[in-house]
Amino acid sequence: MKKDMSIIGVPMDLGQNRRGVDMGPSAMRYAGAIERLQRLQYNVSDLGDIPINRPDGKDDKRDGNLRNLQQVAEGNQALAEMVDQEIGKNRFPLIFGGDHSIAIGSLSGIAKHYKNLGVIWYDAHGDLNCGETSPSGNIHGMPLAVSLGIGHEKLTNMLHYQPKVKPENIVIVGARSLDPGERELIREKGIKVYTMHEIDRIGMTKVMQETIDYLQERTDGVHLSLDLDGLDPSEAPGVGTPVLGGLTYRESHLAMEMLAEADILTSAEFVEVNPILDDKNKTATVAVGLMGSLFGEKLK
Ligand SMILES: NC(=[NH2+])NCCC[C@H](N)C(=O)O
Ligand SMILES: [Mn+2]
Ligand SMILES: [Mn+2]
Repeated sequence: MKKDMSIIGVPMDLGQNRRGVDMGPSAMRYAGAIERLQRLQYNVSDLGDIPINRPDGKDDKRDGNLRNLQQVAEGNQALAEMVDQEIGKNRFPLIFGGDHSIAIGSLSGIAKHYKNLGVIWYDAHGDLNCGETSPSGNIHGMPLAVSLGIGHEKLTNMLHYQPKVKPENIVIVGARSLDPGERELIREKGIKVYTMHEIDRIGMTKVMQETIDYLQERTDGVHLSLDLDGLDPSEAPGVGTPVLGGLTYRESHLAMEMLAEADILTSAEFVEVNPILDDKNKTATVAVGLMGSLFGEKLK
């Protein structure tokens, strides 16, 4: 993995309706993220946080069932530009959320640099909704669809190109809560999904080995988008949309270690850490531990 790394915080909480997830970047820094990566010999530069404008209070699903569309689009635009610039300097972007809507900006900035970007979506959810299919109007349930070019054009056309990602270059891991419209899209586009059912059946080792082999043969870069709600809420309670029956701490570390060993990642983000809903910063601490494994910590 690239040894020059840029950390970008995105204190975004407007893609959903539980306050507190905007403090995710601080919580992960407080849990020692920067020091941990520096100890692993990364040359880390912490670029601080992207400014997020507050909504005008009227909100607001004015724009086709998309809550806070304007501010979510603006924040993501700034993030996209920053990510694009850091990759241009040949640095590995590591992004701290914020709710999962920030993947719209990350992927816009990243995918410009790859013909065939692969994406690992580690999540309880598919985040494949659009205004028409979303049960909530929350944009954090939409970023993966947006990256495929599905959704409001203020989001899909960020940095003036689309789609960002091809459906066959996506692997979803940990899914256990998919809305009807999302299931349909998965079927229609043939997106590869490992639900908890498959993970229980074949085990995390095989799931990650298949994921790595699959992406290695078809992509020229891989982004990891890790939503902490992919883990079980007993181990990662500080998330806004917890779903029972999730991935364990151990399975998650195994997944990170296998990714480190395969050395296929070119960017990553950790999202949905909400310290207000957490238990003594446990979820941010878990996130930072996972970063340790992902970036090469070993016991021997
Ligand atoms: N990034 C997340 N936590 N997404 C949760 C999305 C939940 C639900 N599918 C929705 O569209 O509202
Ligand atoms: Mn989720
Ligand atoms: Mn998500």
